[in-house]
Amino acid sequence: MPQLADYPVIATGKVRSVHAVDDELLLFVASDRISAYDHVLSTPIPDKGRVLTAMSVFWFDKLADLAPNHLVAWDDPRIPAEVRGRALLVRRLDMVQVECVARGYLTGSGMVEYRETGSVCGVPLPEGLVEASELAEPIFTPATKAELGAHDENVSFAHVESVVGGALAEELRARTLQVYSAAREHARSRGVVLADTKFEFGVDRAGTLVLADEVLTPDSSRYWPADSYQAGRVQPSFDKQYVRDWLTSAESGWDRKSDAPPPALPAEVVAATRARYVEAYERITGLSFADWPSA
Ligand SMILES: C[C@H](c1ccccc1)n1cc(-c2ncnc(N)c2C#N)cn1
Repeated sequence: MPQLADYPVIATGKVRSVHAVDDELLLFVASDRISAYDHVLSTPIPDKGRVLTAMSVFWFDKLADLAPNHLVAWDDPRIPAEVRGRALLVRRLDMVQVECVARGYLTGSGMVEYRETGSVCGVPLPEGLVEASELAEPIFTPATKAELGAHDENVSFAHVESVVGGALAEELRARTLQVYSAAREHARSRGVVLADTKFEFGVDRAGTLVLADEVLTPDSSRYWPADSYQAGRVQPSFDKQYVRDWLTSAESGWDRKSDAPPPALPAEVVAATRARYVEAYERITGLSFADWPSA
């Protein structure tokens, strides 16, 4: 049985990494680390990596007719036992260097840009929109990947065309909006608002556009509880609100405006957050997390 150390790291992020298995295959690994307020917290959330991996697998399968994806296997002898359930065997692609974001609601960096310019990524929006307003149609708001730790930078469609060419830019936009719309409809039927999401695509040797990375996880998307949705205020995050509320409460003793790293999370916040990840998975998929493989 292989060890994770046998597979050289080819990319690392705040909470995930990609390792080389052979010329054709990579291992995409999700950790139990959680980030909040642009800090990776010192306290892991048990099973977060497994829940997010299980969610990607669900969505890859559900959306396979709309978009080919890079998934090869999630339970395979080439996957080291130590990461079983939170690692995916995927095929190596030529990654497109554009963060493909779809937004059905106005929040985050989109809201900041709208307040300043009345548009997002050069897409003009109606006047009078407020925090968390639902958009009449979802919009493609691409970004260029920032260095580790910095925020991605929103760019225009024309910029994407200049980077990848007109045809591929159009295909990225069309596929991003199509997959987001299908996922959003399914999530809404399960009582969850999929406000926005970020896709990463690659191109295979046949020149086919392939959905890569993680897809439609709470780390790559904003999920809000539908029953508390109300435009005009910042919505509670389905999965991270307990962490955010504790970190900004007097009890944590932390000042998020300081450079101090956030304190460790209390056990009850960890347990409640783990439960929210499992709840998100079970509500979205209708499956039991207990059936998902583990180390
Ligand atoms: C941006 C992302 C990343 C992930 C995790 C941590 C830091 C960066 N990444 C994806 C690949 C990649 N390369 C070739 N083929 C693929 N199928 C994939 C995937 N997924 C390399 N890096």
